[in-house]
Amino acid sequence: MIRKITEGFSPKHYLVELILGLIAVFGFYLIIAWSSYSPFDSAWSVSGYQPEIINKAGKLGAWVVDLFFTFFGDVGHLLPFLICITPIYFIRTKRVDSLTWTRFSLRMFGFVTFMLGATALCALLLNNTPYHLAGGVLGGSLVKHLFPVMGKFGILLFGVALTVLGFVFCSGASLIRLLVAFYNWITMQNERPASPENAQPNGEEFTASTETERAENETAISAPAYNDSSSVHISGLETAQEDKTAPINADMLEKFDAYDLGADQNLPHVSIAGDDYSYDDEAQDARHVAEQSGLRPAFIQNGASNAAETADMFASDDSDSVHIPEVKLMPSTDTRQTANPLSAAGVVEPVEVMGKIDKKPTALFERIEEELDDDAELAAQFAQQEAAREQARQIKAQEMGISLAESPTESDALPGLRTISIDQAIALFGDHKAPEKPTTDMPSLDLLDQHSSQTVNVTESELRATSQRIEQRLRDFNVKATVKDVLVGPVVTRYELELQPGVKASKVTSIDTDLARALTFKAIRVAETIPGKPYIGIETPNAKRQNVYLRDVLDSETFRNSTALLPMALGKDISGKPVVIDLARTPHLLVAGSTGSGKSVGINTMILSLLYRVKPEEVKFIMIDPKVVELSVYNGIPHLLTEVVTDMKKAANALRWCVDEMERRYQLLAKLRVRNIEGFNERIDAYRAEGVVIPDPLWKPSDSMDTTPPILERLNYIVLIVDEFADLMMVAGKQIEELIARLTQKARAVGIHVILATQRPSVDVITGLIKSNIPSRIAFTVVQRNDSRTILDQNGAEALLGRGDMLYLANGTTELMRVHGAFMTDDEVNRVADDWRARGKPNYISSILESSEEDEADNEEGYGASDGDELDPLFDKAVEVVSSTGMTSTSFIQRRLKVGFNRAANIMEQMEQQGIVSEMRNGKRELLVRNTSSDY
Ligand SMILES: Nc1ncnc2c1ncn2[C@@H]1O[C@H](COP(=O)(O)OP(=O)(O)OP(=O)(O)O)[C@@H](O)[C@H]1O
Repeated sequence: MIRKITEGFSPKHYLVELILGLIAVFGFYLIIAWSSYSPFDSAWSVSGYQPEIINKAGKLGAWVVDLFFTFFGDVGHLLPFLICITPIYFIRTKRVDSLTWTRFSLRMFGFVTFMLGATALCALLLNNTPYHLAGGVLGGSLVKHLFPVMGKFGILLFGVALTVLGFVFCSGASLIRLLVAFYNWITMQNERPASPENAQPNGEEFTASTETERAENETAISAPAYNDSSSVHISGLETAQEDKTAPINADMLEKFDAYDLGADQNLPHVSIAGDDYSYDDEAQDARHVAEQSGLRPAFIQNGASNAAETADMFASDDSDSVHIPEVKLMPSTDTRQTANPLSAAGVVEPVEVMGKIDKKPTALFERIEEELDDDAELAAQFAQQEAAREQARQIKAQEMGISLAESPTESDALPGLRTISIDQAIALFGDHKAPEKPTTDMPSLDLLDQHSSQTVNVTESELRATSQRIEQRLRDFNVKATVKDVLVGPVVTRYELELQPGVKASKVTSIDTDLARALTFKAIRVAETIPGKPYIGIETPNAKRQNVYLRDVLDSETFRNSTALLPMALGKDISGKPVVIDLARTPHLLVAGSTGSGKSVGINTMILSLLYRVKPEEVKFIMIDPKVVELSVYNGIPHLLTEVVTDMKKAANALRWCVDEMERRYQLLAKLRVRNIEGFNERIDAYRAEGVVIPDPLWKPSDSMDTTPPILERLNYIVLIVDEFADLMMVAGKQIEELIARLTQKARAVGIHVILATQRPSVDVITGLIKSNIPSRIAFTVVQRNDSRTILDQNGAEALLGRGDMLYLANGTTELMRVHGAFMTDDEVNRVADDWRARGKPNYISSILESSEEDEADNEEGYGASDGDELDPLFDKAVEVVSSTGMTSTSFIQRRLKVGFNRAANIMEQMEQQGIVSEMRNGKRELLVRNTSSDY
């Protein structure tokens, strides 16, 4: 975990930087003194005869430099430079943050060792005169004392060893790494063509090309120059704190205060307990269950402080016993949880489960015996609590108008227990009673859980090491590339590499699995292009992924300031920026991914973001959910045109209704001579502004009991969501495909948008026809490359990490955007749906789910389903109609022959089999013969 932001603003940080700055200035002063040094000046070891000081730095400068030369001889020349440069290096590389007393002492020790070795070597190897000791007093004394013992050769070896060791300790550089870097530099240098471009230092080359982008959102950290990677720019390390959208809550402030800079300098690896469930799903589940029941283990509330308790738990003390931390189960402080009937009634007393297990068995038994003695007391307490609970239930039941006594049928199977109806059970123990009518215009973000921000658990040196490993492994595969930028995101880190001229990006893509194995990553994804940069990207999973929460995304500037008509938040991109798309422009979306990859959570994210921005008068939903449990939570919200459809036969009717509605809307547009829904609504508004209204021009007296036509109103948008449309395809294959094709081809202009999701990314479900009409697609993780190609027409989804990790292909582009989907719990979805339910009731249109009269007639006649080889009795007539008019659409036949859609579609299929019309291409069929009716 990196705490750079908080450290960066601490007083200690400023103080250390100030001191280092002063030292650097002093070093600069000494450089001036060194450059104008004259042996004729009076100083520490000499007294000059001339009164005037020659040295530009005055008497002090002359004195200090002389001191250096006297004590350290020729090595003294280095000191002014070291004193000036070292602090600058520490400030620039932000190493101040990791400077502790231990590190400082270690480095000073290294420095002293280095000086000892270097002065000894100088004294031994360079010329000494009576007026000038090449190793100064220090080196001279060392050689003088050691010479009788070790001889010249011994001192030489000893001096070299001290110098090298001292350098390593002092600089913190790894000797082996330096050698490897040197080797790499030599080999790369040789293979690099001597172009003027390459002659430039890497850092400059990169800075020039991407300066503007980086200025916008990256915090570049200049690196120590140890190899080519020195020009690597790392950004995103401070994402968590930088994220202005991340809410700050009391918990965070507490942690911020409690954070001890001194103790935590070494980039602590402690994460906030319960924040990250990626590696602790069980704990998450346990917490969830506890929260559900209104009880919350104390350790969840205590967060990080519990780490210490946990450590204590496993450490045995003097008394040779293991302390189990006291765990209290207490009612949640979360006000929402008090909706629980028991806690609402105040019945749940804090139950303490405490224990101290002695390692010695006898002690344990003694404790058990003692506790058994207390049994009677416990039983009494339990009975008391039961009575209190029962009372609470009665109160609750009374409040909700349920009579528990009305249905006290004692269960035969479980004597002593009563059977109550499912509604009563839900009402009695349901988490949420119907909320009161909200006063705000739109749902509040407080309905969504707030989460403290998480931090990136990776250090700069780890990133540099991985960069080097990537370069090295690529070189093993004969790919010469240099890491230029590193972008640390919430879930993955992207290493952006510059390929040597002539190396194809596809070469890296083709070895991605081998590379992942060689680098020991679960999977890596190669982005062959990075918009705006001449690099390729290698995306590796972070050791610890952060969760992207829906509330954070909806609370972001991007979402709040979005001018989209139908804004849908997806999650955050690779650098942690919120991603919001406009369904009105998308205009239809295909979502696919293997089971458990996060599709349903993704669909819920889209629906919730719409529910946070659009009113029922503006947007209506039709939801089709073969899985029954995924979308039924939205039943009863005022945005629904019909209850969530779970029966696939009715779902086909709903699709047909959408097509009819589309046609009706087109006719309306034509009557008003406008081209799209925006134009239509503007026109209606303009009429209203003029104080006039117009009657519905499509109304027929037979349409309703009214004698006058209804007033033409603004059209609302309709979003059709199908979660698992493979099931729909199974019921009525071709016809569904055709209906979807028609909708996706034309419905955009009349404000009908389709979101199709499936967990079967195979070509028989995501057919060419469907794909060609839905250019915007989202792929969650899939099992194999083929599936990825089926969804996106390119590889990549097979290398995703699951749990909401997705690739988004926007309409009209070929570039994939990696997005980490936002997450929300079922409870959150329930709360938002409840909120809307409390605001108003839906006006269900019953005809949406009904089959048309013709269809029913067809079904009765037996034409609903495919009739095998037998031609439809109306087949000849249909051929005549088609060949004489040249019109080959199913709805045309439906209208002309006055048959239901199913039957018309069957006839069309029969005509295709007979070679009269072509198969459907891009939603159209071609007429293959003309005026052939007589043949049939
Ligand atoms: N954005 C996310 N962040 C974190 N975890 C997620 C995210 N999305 C999904 N998950 C995790 O993955 C699990 C499966 O998600 P989900 O039910 O949406 O998958 P699915 O693709 O719809 O599966 P299925 O097709 O079987 O219904 C969730 O229970 C959740 O734990």
